[in-house]
Formats: sequence, structure tokens, C-alpha cells
Amino acid sequence: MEEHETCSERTVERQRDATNEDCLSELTKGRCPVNFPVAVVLPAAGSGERTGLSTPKQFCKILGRPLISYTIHAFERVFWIDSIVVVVAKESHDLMTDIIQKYNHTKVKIVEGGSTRHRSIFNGLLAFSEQGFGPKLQKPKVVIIHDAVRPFLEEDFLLKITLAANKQGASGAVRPLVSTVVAATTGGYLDHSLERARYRASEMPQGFIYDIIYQAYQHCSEAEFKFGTECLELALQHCGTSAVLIEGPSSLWKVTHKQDLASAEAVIKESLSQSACIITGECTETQNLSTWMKNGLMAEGMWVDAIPNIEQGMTLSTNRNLIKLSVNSPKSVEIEEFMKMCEETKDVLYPFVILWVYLNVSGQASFSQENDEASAIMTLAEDAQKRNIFLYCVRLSYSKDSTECERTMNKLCQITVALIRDRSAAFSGQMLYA
Ligand SMILES: Nc1ccn([C@@H]2O[C@H](COP(=O)(O)OP(=O)(O)OP(=O)(O)O)[C@@H](O)[C@H]2O)c(=O)n1
Ligand SMILES: O=P(O)(O)OC[C@@H](O)[C@@H](O)[C@@H](O)CO
Repeated sequence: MEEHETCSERTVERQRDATNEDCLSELTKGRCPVNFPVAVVLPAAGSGERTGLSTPKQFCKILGRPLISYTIHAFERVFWIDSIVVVVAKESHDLMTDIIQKYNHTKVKIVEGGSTRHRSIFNGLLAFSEQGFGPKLQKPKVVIIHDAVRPFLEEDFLLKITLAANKQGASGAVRPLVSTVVAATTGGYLDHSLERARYRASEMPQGFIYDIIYQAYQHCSEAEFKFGTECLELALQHCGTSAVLIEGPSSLWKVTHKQDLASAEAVIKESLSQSACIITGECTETQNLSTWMKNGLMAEGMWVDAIPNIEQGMTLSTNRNLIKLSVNSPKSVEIEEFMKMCEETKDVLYPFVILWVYLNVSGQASFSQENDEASAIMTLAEDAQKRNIFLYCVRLSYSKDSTECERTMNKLCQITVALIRDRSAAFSGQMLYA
């Protein structure tokens, strides 16, 4: 067995505790613990060969939005991040520019990538130095390097990585190995295996004192540029900086194969369906229905607000799912008006759901009225989908019989949860019945 100086369980534990204490002490003093400039480099110039898709995975859409936009948004939400350099292939420059414009990414600068990941990362770092091309960005104290195809970033973990890098010179996210690492002979037979507990999988984000990682890349050999995959190793080999390894959450994984895109969509859908806001209107029936729905949806694990109406210019809560209750058969004009108010008040950059629940109190079959409106609503829904809004309609058969009423309400909650969670285009604009 080759002797490796690797992280033992205890070492990683001690590092994590020390980092936690740093963060905690700063945060409990009520001040932002990051009092130095921080920038991000997102390598996104790869071709994504292992997905087998023609579109590079960072530009593949999830719920109508390119994967890279989720990653950028995750960093832009962090107020102490000053700038984000996205490193893309020359042929993707215009596409990246369009994405920045469409999703209003304000902190982003595009830099051209290189033939390997290390070359792309170095090009990103050059954006902060005199040697770079184009206007120089303010040099950060700490630079975060993060694969653009790792969209699930947790701010508190990013804070740990950043503070640790500022203190230690370099820091990196690690995860326990799932499979054992083995070495093969040239003939393809087992040579030896590594003791799994002594090793970690190196993930992202990684943090560096900018001057350290910049200097490391300046000393990179051609072989390192061509075959290397580990930035932490460059800091160790060329600057003698041994990164602190911090165990991160399981959400750090990298989209690599085609099935990872489906997994990423499932995670994003789950995150978008945690909460809902019921617009109750003013009448007694819808307010009673609202109370029932709120209890039913919260029993399904959703967080539910209820407000009487959307006022012009008000800011809706950050949820992505609106449930509009009405005793009148939905009219496309009314729905369009409601959607316009939502778009004024909400960031529709994420796909969100409008569920129009129509409580047929009169009990009169208004099928003719509904049919007249049905095609208009379907057309409206098709157009809404281009604006990242999924419009669903449910007609509730109103009954005074308590058993029937309970059945109807349970069915309504099941349909609501399914529509919010699945965000399926197939049901958009359709009139469903409960
Ligand atoms: N020349 C390269 C190669 C990769 N990357 C980026 O580095 C990250 C992680 O690399 P990887 O998952 O290997 O992406 P690809 O190289 O695109 O994937 P593949 O190896 O399957 O082609 C990705 O965001 C990728 O876009 C880069 O900026 N420049
Ligand atoms: O090798 P790939 O280009 O697939 O991905 C890069 C990964 O190696 C890298 O993101 C982490 O291992 C941390 O260095």
C-alpha cells in the first residue's frame, strides 16, 4: 500500500469544527463575517461529452431555464459575492450573453475558455489581473472556483469555504467516498485497493487566496494544464499551501451524465414546490375553502400563505405557486389580468404555477359557458408557458353533503400537490375536475 498522507476522519472533523466556530463567532457578533472582496470563477467551457448530448450540459434547460443560470443565480443571491466570471467556449459567447440578459444576471463577466478545465480556470483568474484581456475586474482577496454544472450551492457552506480559504490560503469541499478506489495493473487486473475511510471525494466549491491560486497557475506545467483535475493540488505543489478540507452537503454533486440532468430537475422541482400562496378573494365560500385547502396542503408538508387579493405593485412572498379561488367560471380576460399582476410583482425567472380553482357554487352546469372560454384559456396557457408560467384550472363540484364535500376537498388537495410538484405542461390550460 502506498503511504499517502491523507485526511483521517478525525482531521476532517477537527477542521469542520474549527471552521464552524469561526463562522459562528462572527455571525453571533451580528456582523457579516466576510469583510474582504470575494469573486467567483465558474468554469463552463466544457463540451459535456459524457452526457452524449449535442448541447453542452451547462446550457441544457431544466424547467425551461439553462442549468448554468441556476448556478449563477445561487451565487448572485449571496450579497457578499462581488463579481462572477463565467468562462465559456468561444462558440457559446453569444448564448451566454443572451442568458445573462434574459435572466438579469447583473454580477457576471464572460471570459473565453481553454482546451482543458485548468486552462479555462486560469483564463477566469486572468480576468482579475493586469495580464488578462479586456477591462480588469477588481482583484478579490478570496476567489471561489466552482464548476458551473454544480447548481446546488448552500450559502452557509460557501461561507465556511470562503472564511477557511481566507484563513488557511485554500479550502475545498469534500464528500465521503461511495465506492472503494482501486488501482489496476496494465493488464487490467486488481493491483491494490485504497482504504476507503482514509480518503475523500474532492468536490466544489473551492476557495483560495487569489494570489496563491494565481501564482500556482502561473507555475503550472503543460502536463498539469492538460491532464490535471485538482486545483487544490496546484496550490499545494506550487505554493506549499495545504488546503483545509471541509465536508460539504450531499447537494454538491456535479452534473456529468445525462441522468444527472433528470436528477437536477427533480431536485429543482422539489425546491420550487415547498410553498404556496392562496388568493382567497372576498366571499365567504372561497375563504372557507381557503382554510380547508391550507390545512390540507400543510398536511402534505407545504408551507401555505393566504391573502385576500393581489394589489397592484405589491410584492408577493417568495413562493412559486399561486392558488386563486373563485366562485365564477374562469374567464380568460380575468385570468390574463391576474397573470399580468403576478408578473409585475414576482420574479418570473423561475417557473411558477397559477392554479385557478373555480368553486361552482351555483351548481348550475355551466359547461356551455366553460366551453366558450376553454379554448381561450388553453391559448392563454400556451402563451403563459413561454413566460415560464404554468396555468392550471380545477372546477370544484360544490356539495352541501359533508361526506361528498370532504371527498371533493381531499381530491382538490391531491390534484394541487401533484400539479405543483410535477409542473407538467400536459395539464397546462386544461380544466380538471374535483
Ligand atoms: N475545457 C474545459 C472543460 C471543462 N470545463 C468546465 O469544468 C466543469 C467540470 O468539468 P466536466 O464535468 O468534466 O465538464 P465537461 O468537460 O464539459 O464534461 P465531459 O468531460 O463529459 O466532456 C464544467 O462546468 C465544464 O464546463 C471548462 O470550463 N473548460
Ligand atoms: O474531472 P471533471 O472535469 O469531470 O470534473 C472536475 C472534478 O474533478 C472537480 O470538479 C473536482 O474533483 C474538484 O477538483
